[in-house]
Amino acid sequence: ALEVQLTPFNILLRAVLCQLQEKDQYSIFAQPVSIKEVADYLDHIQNPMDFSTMRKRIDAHGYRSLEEFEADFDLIIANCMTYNAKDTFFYKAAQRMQDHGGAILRRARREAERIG
Ligand SMILES: CC(=O)c1c[nH]c2ccccc12
Repeated sequence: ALEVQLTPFNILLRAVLCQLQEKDQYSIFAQPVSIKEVADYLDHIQNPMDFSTMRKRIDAHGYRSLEEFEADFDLIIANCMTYNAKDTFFYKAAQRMQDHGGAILRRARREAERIG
């Protein structure tokens, strides 16, 4: 069933995820990297992560803190910078996402403190 209990914290995480995905204009981080398309991906990346996986964990109340949420966001960035060479479109997109995400998450931390 689609009932997702909307706690203030849950609403905050969904809003932050939306803000982060707005900065992913080519939806590079929206879905898991396709193992069909990228056969050697799991040889290099032990813990794949993407925004759709984070969304499922939010809806399952799987984040107990903003720090846990941030750890998955950082994983998305780190995986991309590990698998892709520095001069690639993907690596550069991860750098920009890291910059944008930093500002978005700083604001979210203050909001999380406010709602307690
Ligand atoms: C986020 C990421 O690394 C990728 C997202 N789509 C891809 C396609 C081929 C190789 C890497 C990727």
